[in-house]
Amino acid sequence: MSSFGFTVHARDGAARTGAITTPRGEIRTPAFMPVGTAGTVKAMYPEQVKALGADIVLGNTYHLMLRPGAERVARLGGLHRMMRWDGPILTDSGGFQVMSLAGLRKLSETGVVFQSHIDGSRHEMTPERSIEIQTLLGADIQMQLDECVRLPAPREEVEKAMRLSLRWAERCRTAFGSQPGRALFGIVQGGTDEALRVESAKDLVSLDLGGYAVGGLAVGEPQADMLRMIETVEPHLPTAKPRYLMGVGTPDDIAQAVRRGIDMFDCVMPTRAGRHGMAYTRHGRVNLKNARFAEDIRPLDEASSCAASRDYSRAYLHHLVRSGEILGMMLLTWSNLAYYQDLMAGLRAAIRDGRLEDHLAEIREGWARGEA
Ligand SMILES: CCCSCc1cc(N)cc2c(=O)[nH]c(N)nc12
Repeated sequence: MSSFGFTVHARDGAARTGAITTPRGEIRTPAFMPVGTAGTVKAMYPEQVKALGADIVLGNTYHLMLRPGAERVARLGGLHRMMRWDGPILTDSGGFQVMSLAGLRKLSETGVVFQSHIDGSRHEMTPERSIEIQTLLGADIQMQLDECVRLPAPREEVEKAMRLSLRWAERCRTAFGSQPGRALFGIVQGGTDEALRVESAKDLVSLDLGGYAVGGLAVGEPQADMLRMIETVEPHLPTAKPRYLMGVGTPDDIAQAVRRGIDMFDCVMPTRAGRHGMAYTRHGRVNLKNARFAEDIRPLDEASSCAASRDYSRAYLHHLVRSGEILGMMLLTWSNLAYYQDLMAGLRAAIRDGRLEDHLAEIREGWARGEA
């Protein structure tokens, strides 16, 4: 069983490119991690996700504990075997989804009691149960249970949640124990308060975890606030451990966060937008619902290595989206994930070659110029 590790291969300013090594393969960083909430990257075959260049996918403790159940997934051989994904999997701890999806929630020092949004059944999520579930699923990277506060919020509420998350991080570390080849990541909280962010980062780093996520962002705050919090936290995170910005983001969010030293990203945007007719391309966003595409024979991107982006006309995609055809969701999800992986590959190469600033100017010019 090889170990879990992280190596930085090159730097360009605060940006880094490198690789996370796991027994199930390496993760090239900066990395975008497609979200596979309920054990599937929606509308995609796992082989397609792998072929696009994704090294790792995400699963959700909250969804999988409710259906099909963590113990059942373990009896079925674990999440990797069930969904036929042989690369690394990161699972979120469930607290964020409980607070955003579940009914009748009661939060205490122990954990959170909640009602399933599926059938109303009662459940309790504690730091210990979250780690137990993530271990039953077989996750290679496990996230601490945390409390993420929606912004804007009163400082005392943010402070209380940040301190609770720190205590839960310690309990998660104890529950995680020793799992060779796997890592437990802490989650920095603190809203948009710089002092709280620094305290959270410093106390988490003292726990010597496998990596550090910046949470509590992409929850309604302006991009400038998000970037300011990254700049506040980054100097207090060890350079030799991966940094993961949770729930982020648009291509521009990702590019700006890579520039500030973030290594890992996840976001439902490319998959969710694809299901709703929106394409992300190097020319910016293209809304295929728009009637102006009804007879546009051009593909989304003739230079793309992805067949969905290169071989299908906008007119056909417009027709599929307007008709609510499943193939429309499939092709646009495929195309969007291909674009996101191409974006990450371009960022990695630019950092390696020491030309990140020029590359960022080029891609932002492409987005601004819009379609050819
Ligand atoms: C599969 C989804 C992973 S990211 C979900 C997420 C997204 C955002 N934006 C913030 C947080 C956070 O603060 N904590 C946790 N556990 N998760 C968060």
